[in-house]
Amino acid sequence: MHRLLATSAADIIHAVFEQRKVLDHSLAKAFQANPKWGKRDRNFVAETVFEVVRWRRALAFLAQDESTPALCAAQWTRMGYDLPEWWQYDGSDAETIKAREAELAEQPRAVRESIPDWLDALGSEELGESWDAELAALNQRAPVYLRVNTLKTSPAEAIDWLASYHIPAHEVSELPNTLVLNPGKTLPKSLRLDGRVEIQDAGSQMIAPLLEPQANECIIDTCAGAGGKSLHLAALMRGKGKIVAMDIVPKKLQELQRRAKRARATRTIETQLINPEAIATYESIADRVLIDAPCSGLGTLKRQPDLKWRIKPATIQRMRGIQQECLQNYSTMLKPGGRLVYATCSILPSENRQNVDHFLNNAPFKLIKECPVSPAATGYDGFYAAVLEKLPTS
Ligand SMILES: C[S@@+](CC[C@H](N)C(=O)[O-])C[C@H]1O[C@@H](n2cnc3c(N)ncnc32)[C@H](O)[C@@H]1O
Repeated sequence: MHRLLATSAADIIHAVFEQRKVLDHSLAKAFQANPKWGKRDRNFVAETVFEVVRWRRALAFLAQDESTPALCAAQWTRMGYDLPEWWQYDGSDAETIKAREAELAEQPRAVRESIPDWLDALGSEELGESWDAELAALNQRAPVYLRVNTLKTSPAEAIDWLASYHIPAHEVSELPNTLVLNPGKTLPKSLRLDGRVEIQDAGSQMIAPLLEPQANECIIDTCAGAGGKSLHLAALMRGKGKIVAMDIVPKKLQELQRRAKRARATRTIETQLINPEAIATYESIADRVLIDAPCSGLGTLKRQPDLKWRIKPATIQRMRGIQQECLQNYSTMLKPGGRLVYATCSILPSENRQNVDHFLNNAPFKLIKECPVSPAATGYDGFYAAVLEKLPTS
């Protein structure tokens, strides 16, 4: 074990826990600042950081100490390393850490599965018995899924192209145009910027097809962000028709434009800052509307385990308010008879079905179907989508 790598990993973890830094960004910054780190070095730092953040409470139990150096010691013991003598920390020695694994299995779920007590209670209250399995699934490491951009290539060609860079990729049998990389494999930046494939979780790839977009229609993606689903819609429409990608954050729309260019989707996708004037301009215009609402993100904990330590009950409460406003305000852009898809990357019914029920009580829509994506059942990130139809005006 290299001292510099061990210290760098601990510094990132400390920043995530103490300064509420975002894990992904902090790791990317460290990689950028240390271009000489090889693949193995990066893997060591990334695995240490991700697993310590994911298993914070379980590791604290094993090490009998909550400090970052002790958590790292417990994680490295789990990874099979001998703890170097220069690694100073309070808490149990390696033998005790190993011995306490058996006792860990007897601890309450919030400790075993490493989650704040309030969040464990909320999950249990909202999901009942299925929370156990969902939480366990959300603690698994996530492979990288790719969406093949059919505006530029086919799954077979994309597999060959990736293979020429020594990146084996396999088709996901249940989803068209979806590839998965081998565990631990990532996509280098140069390939990410090519536009032939997009990194997109398999669960996320299940949302755009629910709109059943047809060529030459007008589709409004109201919370488009940097465009993961707008780009998917453009591919499903084979580049024919119009997608108006809206968001409240201009920077995200600028990134969406760059991605659309790489994906050969600029003729289909136009961007528009969402505000009352835009909503009025598009009133009853769209054939289909997607509301991929801002949410707690609890379905994506395997990719961003830091979220569970950052998020607060008040944030989830605030999200529910925003979600209801999005449904109320953005559904007005849909034509009568048109299709609305409301989606989140949360598995909490209070961000999902409860919002839909609240909306249905106040607006002329009917529920066609729901599509919950369970991490436990699929191994994908957790998502939820409801497909609604706007009733014709009488
Ligand atoms: C779940 S993310 C969207 C992800 C995106 N659709 C994709 O597939 O990559 C939610 C987005 O909603 C945006 N947002 C937050 N509040 C909003 C609001 N009131 N109206 C519209 N968009 C909002 C955020 O900026 C964020 O980009």
